[in-house]
Amino acid sequence: MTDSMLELYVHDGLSDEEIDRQKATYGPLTKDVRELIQLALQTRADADDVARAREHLAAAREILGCDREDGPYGTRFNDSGRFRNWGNAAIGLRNAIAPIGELHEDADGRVWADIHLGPIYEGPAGHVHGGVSALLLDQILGDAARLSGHPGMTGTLTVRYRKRTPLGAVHVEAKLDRVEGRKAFVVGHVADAEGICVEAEGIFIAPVWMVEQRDSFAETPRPE
Ligand SMILES: CCCCCCCCCCCCCCCC(=O)SCCNC(=O)CCNC(=O)[C@H](O)C(C)(C)COP(=O)(O)OP(=O)(O)OC[C@H]1O[C@@H](n2cnc3c(N)ncnc32)[C@H](O)[C@@H]1OP(=O)(O)O
Repeated sequence: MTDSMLELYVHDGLSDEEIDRQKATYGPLTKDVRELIQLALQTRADADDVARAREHLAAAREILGCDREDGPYGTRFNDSGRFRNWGNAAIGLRNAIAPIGELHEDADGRVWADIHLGPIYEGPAGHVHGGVSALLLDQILGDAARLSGHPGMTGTLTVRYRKRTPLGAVHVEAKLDRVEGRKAFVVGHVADAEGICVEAEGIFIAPVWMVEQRDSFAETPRPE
């Protein structure tokens, strides 16, 4: 398990220019697909128009599928340390269902993101699915651990839903609390305009292979 996971951490040697080119090419595609996912939920088009749209989608699938990779994207690095986990379900640049866009880091180590959760993230009517809140927290707490120099896998994530989270604008933030050996303890929350909706504590544990990888980097890798 550990070895097969490590195989998905690939130093692929792409130039910075090539990474920028890929971002410019695939980022807008992801945005279009994200809008399409919401339209699949919200459209009132009649059966004929839906059939017509599906023909266009079939044509798009044919074009996009003619040259493709198999399997997960994994995590890729280049020589200048640029770090791409573009398939990540919470934040991946090429993942149309990933809700987190830009991640911010303050000088005091607080990591945060402002996110718009549209209707595709619904759980209770008009409100955010609890699993989506846990997804956001798992990611942002993990990022706070990683950006403070203590990357790890989620060992335990404790989530407390204090009040319902309305769909729409939410703020997610996290901060490293303390480190004990290979374990980083991180706290954070999801808030709406009225205050905290969901709070969490996470224990992120660096497996031995990750400690070895981490120590091979001069600086903490920054995802993009
Ligand atoms: C450049 C380098 C890489 C950079 C790049 C980084 C990428 C960073 C990921 C980014 C992406 C984020 C994405 C979101 C985060 C996921 O979604 S991660 C996915 C969900 N999590 C998992 O799948 C983890 C599955 N579990 C495991 O792999 C292993 O059980 C763990 C958690 C790594 C621990 O394994 P282990 O290292 O063998 O642990 P072990 O030696 O038994 O115990 C070590 C210590 O941890 C404690 N412990 C063990 N398990 C647990 C637990 N589940 N809960 C609490 N404590 C525990 C032990 O009691 C022990 O404590 P001490 O005795 O030292 O006080």
